[in-house]
Amino acid sequence: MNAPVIFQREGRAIEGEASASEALIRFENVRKTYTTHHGGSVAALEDVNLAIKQGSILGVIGRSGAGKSTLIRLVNGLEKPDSGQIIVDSIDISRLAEKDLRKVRRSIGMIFQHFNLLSSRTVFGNIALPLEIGGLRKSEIQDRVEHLLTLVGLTDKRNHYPAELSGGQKQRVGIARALATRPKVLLCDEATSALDPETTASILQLLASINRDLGVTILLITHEMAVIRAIAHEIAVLDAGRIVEQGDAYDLFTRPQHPTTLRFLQSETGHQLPAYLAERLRPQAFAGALAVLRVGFRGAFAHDGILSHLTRKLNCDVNILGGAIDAVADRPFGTLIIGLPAGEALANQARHFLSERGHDAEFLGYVA
Ligand SMILES: Nc1ncnc2c1ncn2[C@@H]1O[C@H](COP(=O)(O)OP(=O)(O)OP(=O)(O)O)[C@@H](O)[C@H]1O
Repeated sequence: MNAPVIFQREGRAIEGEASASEALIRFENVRKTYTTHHGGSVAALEDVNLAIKQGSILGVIGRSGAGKSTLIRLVNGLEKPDSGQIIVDSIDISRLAEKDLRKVRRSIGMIFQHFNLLSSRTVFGNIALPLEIGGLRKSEIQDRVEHLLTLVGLTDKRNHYPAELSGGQKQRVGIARALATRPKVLLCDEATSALDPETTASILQLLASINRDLGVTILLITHEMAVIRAIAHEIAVLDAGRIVEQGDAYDLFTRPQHPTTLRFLQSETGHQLPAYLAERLRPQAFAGALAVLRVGFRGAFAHDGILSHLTRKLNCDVNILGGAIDAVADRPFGTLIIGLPAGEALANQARHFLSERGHDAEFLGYVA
């Protein structure tokens, strides 16, 4: 079998590069298998190496069954690895006895797709629960819960029961409860997957502000690229139990390497050819054909007039056939599909011109 290809990116790569003092969470050569009811075994994670910097937001994306839940459950010791280490805040979680794990879990908060609130307790009661278990004085519990209610914008719902709340409000309660013990890490297990896009955006904004203002390190797993794009500083792509690509979020979005990453990105960034174009694309030139290029722009491209430069340089019209402009972590990037009334030689000249200026350009074929 071929060795797995891990696309480790230049610049702020996360594996190995975050020094031991910077990394709050580290996976070292982690392998996890499950034994099935029939006595077989399923490899959920293989050879996972990952470092999550203190104060950062790492998004792990993968399809169903890729191993995301297993990865997150290893961080708070709900699962034990077969081999390898999971170091959280300098402690090897995988070696701890249950009694010591309970202590460590107080520094690790977690939120869930289906919120996991106690239906018999009010909003206040749900948020107070971990503090009651921790044996805090009543007055301190009161103060902390009040503060958390303000933080998540639910002061007017303190006496409501979960059944009386919307999905977004329930997740706000979940977030407040997870933060009650003042954790260093917040684990988010598909935390917005049950919410509509608008509510998702508001929950992600809340998570971003918790990271920024409280310095809480966030590990978020999801199957949705839009979630990752909204808040992740760094991304790891998980495929069949292995991390196939990881690195800085902007680099990964604008220069994806692995086919799995590309598939996740296709609908996100205008990378995919519009259907009407894809159907008509031909590999060979023909009379009246346009040579089609896909151009990836990074940075403040909107202002630099690159396409008019290209028109002047090649002395031909540049047709915009498709594409999208977007941003990751407030840095703009975009993909444009352009058509040039030219043969492959001129298309290659255009490619050269664009790549000299730091833009990725790929020749795709010809359309009428
Ligand atoms: N308790 C278990 N017993 C046996 N196999 C398991 C168990 N939990 C997970 N698996 C298997 O391990 C693999 C990884 O599962 P995991 O739940 O971590 O993936 P996931 O990416 O979170 O998937 P999803 O998005 O569907 O939740 C899958 O093949 C799954 O069937």
